[in-house]
Amino acid sequence: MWDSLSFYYSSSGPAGAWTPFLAVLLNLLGVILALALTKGLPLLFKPTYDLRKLPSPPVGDLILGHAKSLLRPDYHRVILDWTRKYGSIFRLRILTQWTVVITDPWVAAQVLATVPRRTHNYSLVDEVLGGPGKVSMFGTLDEAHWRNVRKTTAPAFSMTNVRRYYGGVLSAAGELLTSLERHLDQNLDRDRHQLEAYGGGGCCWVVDVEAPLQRMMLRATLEGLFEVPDARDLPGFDLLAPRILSLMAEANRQITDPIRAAWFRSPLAPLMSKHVAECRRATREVVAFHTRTAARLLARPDPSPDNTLLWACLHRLRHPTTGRKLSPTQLHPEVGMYTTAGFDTTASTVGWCLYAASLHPQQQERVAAELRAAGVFGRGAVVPEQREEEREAQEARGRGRAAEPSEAAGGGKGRGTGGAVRLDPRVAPGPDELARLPLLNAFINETMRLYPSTAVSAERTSPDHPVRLGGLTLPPGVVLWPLVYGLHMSEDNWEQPEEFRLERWLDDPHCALARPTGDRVVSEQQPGQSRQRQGQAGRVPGPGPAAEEGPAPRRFMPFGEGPKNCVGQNFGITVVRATVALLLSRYRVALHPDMGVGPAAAAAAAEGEGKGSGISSSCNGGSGSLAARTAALTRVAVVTKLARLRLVLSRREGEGEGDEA
Ligand code: HEM
Repeated sequence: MWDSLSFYYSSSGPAGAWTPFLAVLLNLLGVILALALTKGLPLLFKPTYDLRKLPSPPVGDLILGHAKSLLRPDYHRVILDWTRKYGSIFRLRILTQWTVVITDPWVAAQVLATVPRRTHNYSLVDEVLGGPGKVSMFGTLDEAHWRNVRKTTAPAFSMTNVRRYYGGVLSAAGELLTSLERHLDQNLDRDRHQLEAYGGGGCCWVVDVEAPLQRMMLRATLEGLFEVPDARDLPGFDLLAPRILSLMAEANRQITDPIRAAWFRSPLAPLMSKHVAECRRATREVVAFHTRTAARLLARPDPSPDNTLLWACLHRLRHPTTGRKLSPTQLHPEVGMYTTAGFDTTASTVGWCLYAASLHPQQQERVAAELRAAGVFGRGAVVPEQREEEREAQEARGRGRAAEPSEAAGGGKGRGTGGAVRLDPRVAPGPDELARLPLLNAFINETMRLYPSTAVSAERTSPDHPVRLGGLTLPPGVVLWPLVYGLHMSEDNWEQPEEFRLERWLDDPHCALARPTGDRVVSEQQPGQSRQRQGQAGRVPGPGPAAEEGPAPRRFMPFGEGPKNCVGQNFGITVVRATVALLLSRYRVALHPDMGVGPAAAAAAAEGEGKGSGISSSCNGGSGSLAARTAALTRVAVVTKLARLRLVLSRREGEGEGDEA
């Protein structure tokens, strides 16, 4: 046998000198054929269960599948358009991965209550931010890891604890106010020509508000949640938010581009790409910051058992298998995840609130009137930072360092220079008072419905066995995507969803809950079939009594739903309420013409509000529509935000001014 083998691999074989090459080639072909048979055939004959029964938009590209249509910054609008055409459950193919998009609140609630496994996208984000293998409870695919951290840290977000964290929020808000007021000093008289268009009185000024907001929220998270005395003193604090945001942007690109993700991880990438090298440096800096924070928390004395503040919960976190206390290096992914989750979502939500306030000046005035009437952030709430500044200077002299103000990303430290203000916690409204303001909360809810900062979050992967869903049996390994944006904007769930209407929340306190309508509708429309004909579409049985007896399904879920919903929502919504109330009580906000959604669009929107006519509801909404212009400004990502937010602020004369007495 050996002889015949060597014959076919030697130049004395049937093809002469080519024999060995041909033999190798034939072997290779054999391997490829074997692989095709073992891997490909099962794929072809894999049971698809009821997947094929779901409608699907036309595939944009043979290889990319529907991903091709989603390669745009506002892809949530494309999916919304499909929802309108193909119903509340339909399927997409992203490369080779089947994804089921769900905008039916009952089925979405069923998925989030019963399917725990997140997709790899979550761990990808964690690893870009924290380094290879460094995943937090957010990104882990290990349920024991998730359960351990969630169970230990969830008590940290009780309302009792949020009241404790609130002092840190007010300190950070004082710096935001200082930085905005400084813009007034610098920009006074600039852009005065805009006054008439914006209907403001007195002086107004232009401000790029995202960076100061992000900085404020980062401080609120570190000083509030982790009880760090003054985050501005931490080495690397000034660059932390920009570094995290640039890494998040990279992670977002990798989510849509697997080749980029693979390349990013290769050892050659930082040598050949300046961008990758910068990302690696940013990751090192961010990790070093979080590790120092973790070390600071762990260095504190053992907390008493009744202490459930976040630092204490993290302090008592143990390794899920060894049961040992964690080192700072082991704890940094969780600290980093809480830091990032805490500031980016809240900053973008406040940004969207200011955007909505600019588009809907009448509603903005209603909220401002409510705040004025309730005396929220009124007289005495804002005080000069003078005495504190002096005290800090003394302390700094004591520590032998100069208390010099440093201009930081997003507006400067605001200490040691004139005009710095702070909020007096004795006079500022507390979390409970803010929660009781109907118009403020209706305004925030309506903004989070129309512009959720987690528009595309909450993806899950179906388990290793087939899953029953909405009366259908789906194969294992399918991505189940309860799309928050679709739930919030579907005409099946909301009347005139594109309209900004506070009354939804004022008239009906339960309006976020889905109204049960019997069987769930799964459209079996063919492409191009209109929504109006959906009534004749195939009805499939609903999720069944078990699911309907479960947690109340919501058509409003900015904080997700089920066991993996937002653990920090009490803190998040409190921070958002406090910041929106502070800003709208003191300033009248409008969009700068650079935003491309100027007074004309705002006026059209206001007119729409008046007439109840609404804004165009098609995917792009027509070239001039507000929806289209908003979509053009939107960057859909792990945290969905505006590409930029440039505002014109004018003081509410006599409404907040003069408090700094
Ligand atoms: C307005 C602000 C916020 C919004 C809109 C928001 C939204 C969300 C959503 C939708 C999820 C669920 C994702 C999923 O289903 O996979 C989530 C998860 C999470 N959020 Fe938030 N969030 C906000 C603020 C915060 C804050 C302030 C913190 C804490 C500091 C936080 C910490 C977390 C964590 C740790 C998770 C993962 C929970 C788990 O895996 O069990 N979030 N958030």
